[in-house]
Amino acid sequence: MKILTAAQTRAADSFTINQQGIASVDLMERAAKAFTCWFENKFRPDKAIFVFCGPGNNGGDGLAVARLLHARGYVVQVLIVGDTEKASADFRLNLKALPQEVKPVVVTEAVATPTVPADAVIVDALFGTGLNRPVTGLYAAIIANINESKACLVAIDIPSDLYTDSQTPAAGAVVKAAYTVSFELPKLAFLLPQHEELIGEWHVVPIGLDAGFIAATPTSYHLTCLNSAQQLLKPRSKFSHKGTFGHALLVCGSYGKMGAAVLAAQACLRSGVGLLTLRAPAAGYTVLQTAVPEAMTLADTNKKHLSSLPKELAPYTVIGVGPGIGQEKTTRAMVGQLLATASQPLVIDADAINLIAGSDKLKAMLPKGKVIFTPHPKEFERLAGKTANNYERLERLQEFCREFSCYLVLKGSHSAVGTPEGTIYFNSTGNAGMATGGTGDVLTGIITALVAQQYSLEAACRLGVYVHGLAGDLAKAEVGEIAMVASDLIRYLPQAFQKLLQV
Ligand SMILES: NC(=O)C1=CN([C@@H]2O[C@H](COP(=O)(O)OP(=O)(O)OC[C@H]3O[C@@H](n4cnc5c(N)ncnc54)[C@H](O)[C@@H]3O)[C@@H](O)[C@H]2O)[C@@H](O)CC1
Ligand SMILES: [K+]
Repeated sequence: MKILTAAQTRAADSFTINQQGIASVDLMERAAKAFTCWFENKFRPDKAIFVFCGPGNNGGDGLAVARLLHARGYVVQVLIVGDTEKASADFRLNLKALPQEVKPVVVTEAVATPTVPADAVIVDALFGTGLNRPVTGLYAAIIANINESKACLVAIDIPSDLYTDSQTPAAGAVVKAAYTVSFELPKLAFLLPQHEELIGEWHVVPIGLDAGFIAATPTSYHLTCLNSAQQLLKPRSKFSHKGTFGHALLVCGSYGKMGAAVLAAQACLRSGVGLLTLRAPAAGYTVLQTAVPEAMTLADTNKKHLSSLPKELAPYTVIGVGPGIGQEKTTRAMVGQLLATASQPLVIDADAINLIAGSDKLKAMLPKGKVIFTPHPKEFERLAGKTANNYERLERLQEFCREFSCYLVLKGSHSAVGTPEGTIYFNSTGNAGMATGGTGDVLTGIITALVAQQYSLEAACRLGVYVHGLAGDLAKAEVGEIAMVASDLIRYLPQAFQKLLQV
């Protein structure tokens, strides 16, 4: 699914209006109907509804929603903030269309806003994508009032005063929505951790924007949804054998962190790899042979930390390195040896990222077009530098992937996959239960297995994060978010892959 800017969405709206021969107010009606349909499924008609409308088309949506909810038996109070003389044409049409029973109140000063009961619902239709400067004065005061209310807050399209595509100036006040219901496509702002408190739970409802126009509109940002993950997954051929699915080498573990190696190895095996060899310090030999009998283990001569690679690297289709390896000097030397000698794709995680981040010499040795990094935000910061906000971080991600011709999975809610071309694919699965030790090791195992099976590096990253999050979502249904541990994800990998195979 594409993510478009506010300007591109406006262009899609106009194109659709022309192409389908409808008036812009008809498209607004579609949007209002789609919102109302979502709303009816969420809130019963015994809830009092307060709709706050601004002067633009977002306010017009609010008026149309108020009319539709009134017709469905909700008690609706409309509050218009600002000067209706300056309102948009579609706003005015919808103001006229309000039934007499819904008497809108024009709010000219913040003190005049009614007290909204705690069990009511506020619909925020103050501003949408047309916001072009930080709000001040009356609007800022109204937003402060709305945010203080205990009522449930539902934003139409986007919480008022949040910028759609760029950093919202600190000076502005932003509505803190519990739910945001947007039209046709998600917005970039929804996918950024810094906006969690403002956006709440977001939903996208279709309004029939022209699919051809959207397909032809260029964008760097995409969201990987079930449909695209299903298309990425390759079913197995009847005549395949274990050689078809590659031989992965996982270089992992250190004394006290052998669990990371076990998790990565089990996840790799549960993600369809043909053969798996583990390279771990000697202290891990018995642990790994016992915990992961399906894998072969080649012990390092060093007891506690990795110090060297297996003699032959040629048999391996892909090498994953990092889970639990620590940052000993001998291990840094081993990572250098890997970068200098490996010709196959590399999946680089955890302390292998930290070791490379701390050494310009190692960075300079990174092979082009063959590396996948899987950092969490702190590791990314060490690797690519600090940034002031999530928008800057996305730019840095694009720059880094271009500079090193690499793929990078920036882990988090809506993990972002960066490609050497500067495209970013956000993920749509996963939950807060996955914020626990070891889930990153599981991801490394999954992505390594997919690369072993000849998925392109881009497909391995996108499918890997999707299936990892899906396993987390399936585990959540059984164990919840609080009690979830990384091995729960491995238990649910089979069901996650099965779900992707269902048409
Ligand atoms: N264009 C279309 O056909 C459709 C638009 N839709 C709705 O229309 C919205 C966009 O409408 P608009 O482009 O009219 O924009 P908005 O409704 O977001 O607001 C624009 C108005 O607010 C004023 N404004 C902007 N920033 C301000 C500030 N900081 N303080 C005070 N006033 C400010 C502008 O001068 C303009 O009058 C979308 O978010 C969506 O809700 C939907 O109805 C779907 C169809
Ligand atoms: K809004």
